[in-house]
Amino acid sequence: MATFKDIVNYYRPYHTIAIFSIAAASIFEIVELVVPYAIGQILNVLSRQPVDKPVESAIALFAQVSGLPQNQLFSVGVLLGLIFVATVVRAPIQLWTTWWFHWDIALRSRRDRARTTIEKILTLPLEFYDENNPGRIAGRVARGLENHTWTYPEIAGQLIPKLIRVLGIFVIILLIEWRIALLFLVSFVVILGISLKDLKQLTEQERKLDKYMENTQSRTSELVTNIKTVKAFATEAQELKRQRQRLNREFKVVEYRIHLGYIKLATWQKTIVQFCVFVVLGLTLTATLSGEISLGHFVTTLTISNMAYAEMEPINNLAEIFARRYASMLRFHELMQEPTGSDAASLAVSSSADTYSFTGKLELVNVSFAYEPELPVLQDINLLIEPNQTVALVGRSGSGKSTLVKLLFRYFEPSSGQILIDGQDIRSLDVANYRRRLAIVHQEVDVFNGTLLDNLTYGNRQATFAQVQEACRIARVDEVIGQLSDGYYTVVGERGVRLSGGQRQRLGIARSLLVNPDVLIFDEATSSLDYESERSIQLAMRSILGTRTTIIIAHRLSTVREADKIVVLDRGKIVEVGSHAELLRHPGIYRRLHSLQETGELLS
Ligand SMILES: Nc1ncnc2c1ncn2[C@@H]1O[C@H](COP(=O)(O)OP(=O)(O)OP(=O)(O)O)[C@@H](O)[C@H]1O
Repeated sequence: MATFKDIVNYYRPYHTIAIFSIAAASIFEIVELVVPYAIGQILNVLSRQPVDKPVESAIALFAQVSGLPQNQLFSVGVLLGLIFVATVVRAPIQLWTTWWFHWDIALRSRRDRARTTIEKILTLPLEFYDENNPGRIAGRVARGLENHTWTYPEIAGQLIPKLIRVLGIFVIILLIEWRIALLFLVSFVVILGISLKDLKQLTEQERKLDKYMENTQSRTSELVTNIKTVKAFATEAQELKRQRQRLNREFKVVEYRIHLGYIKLATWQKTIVQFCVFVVLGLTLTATLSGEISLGHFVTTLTISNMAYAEMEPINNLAEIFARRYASMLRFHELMQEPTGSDAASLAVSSSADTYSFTGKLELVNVSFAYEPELPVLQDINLLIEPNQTVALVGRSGSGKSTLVKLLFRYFEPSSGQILIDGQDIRSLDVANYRRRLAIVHQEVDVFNGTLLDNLTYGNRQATFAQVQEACRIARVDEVIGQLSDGYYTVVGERGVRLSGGQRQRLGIARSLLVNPDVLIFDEATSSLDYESERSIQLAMRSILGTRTTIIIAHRLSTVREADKIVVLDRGKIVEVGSHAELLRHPGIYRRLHSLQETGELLS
């Protein structure tokens, strides 16, 4: 659970400079108060009333140093000089010692935290991405970073210095007339007390709103990702209705709970403030008329107490803005506190000396696994895969084929049993270096925005052009390249040429070959590729088989036939193992699946 402390810690690395700039900003706020005070004193000089003792001593000192006569003109000149320093000289110094640093801290923290956010995104466990869609995550990160960035200069550069200024004003009034100071103190405590109480309640509503907004955003992002399905099922109107309901729910909270709450709060505050201003005017006038305070002090007290009450509005606005952002800032920290996945690879770039090299012998010993403890997905799997062997994993949908591959990649760890590569438990190996010796061609091959060449060398930027050409030849990507106007430099992905499913798969194969893996895993596409593409992929596969350990999650019998070993999984257990011919010889799941496919039905 994230707290206020996490928000403060966001800026922690810059705390020394933060203390300096906040202190400077506060001092300047106090220095500004010199102006109404000096004007009050000028008024006393002009009306020939006595000035305050410290002012009188300062004027006498200046007269002595300069050798000028200490008359009315000289006294006004000294006070004017004071005003000059407190305004004209102060302005540029204030900017460079405060605002520069407030934004500097905000922007530096943003850069640092954006980097830690990316680190977090790269190391969160895969399950997190199964449960949270990209829109939700991106929205939470963007709102969190943005709100932290804007909040810092407002709090450090405005809210805190303004509160200190109000304190300074209180001290000055106290020195002039304690009764007015008392009224001032009581009114501020009352106003701030009410504000804090109400803001606390409003923050709760903001939290609710932030959650609602995240849900809406998440659904919008899903609509973008799944737009083909939405269009195909013609559910646009339904989706629109659903989103409209969500937006209305958000509106109700924001309008009738939050906005109304803030307006009620402001109404209270403004009325109290105006009442207090009026009472201060009455009290100061009475004190002046009875001769208790001078004309100069009357002007000073009235001006600075008006200044203080005028600060109430920005102070409240800032507190309100903070309250509005508070929830999304906390939600950002909740994301940052998500535990890193046990499958997370090190983010340090390893040198080539760290790389492993395996023969590709894999052994699964009594491996069991469950996503949810009560629902076993793999049970007691024992399997030996010799170097350069081709093993096909076959079984109904949900039988655990992909899960087995996830365990091989160490995305998850077996609940019991061991997976060994060349006799070493994969848990004892550095996860990133181990994974670099494996490669997988997914059913849906991801294409990054960039040139085809960038995509091909994604796993191995050091690959030479000759190696790229060779991999493309084996994976039959050269046929694709021949059809593209810019060849290897054709831009593909989001802003480029769209590749077909078959072309993507071949790109995926070439990309995997370029890392020269010891174990290649191929998740055959179930989608009905056209005959040409399917044939190309099969030819590509055929030229790879036997060159390294290959595991195929097979959906087509044609590929399965070529495998040295076929492993049939059923409900998380290995039920049959053998070659195509062996398995066909006796009745079992494989023979049944085979006959189903022969009659035109899919294998899985
Ligand atoms: N992240 C997950 N969390 C919880 N359960 C999961 C998760 N992924 C898969 N499962 C469950 O594990 C079981 C095995 O799924 P798996 O994807 O390994 O099967 P599969 O044989 O590869 O299926 P298919 O051929 O359809 O891809 C299924 O019951 C599935 O619902």
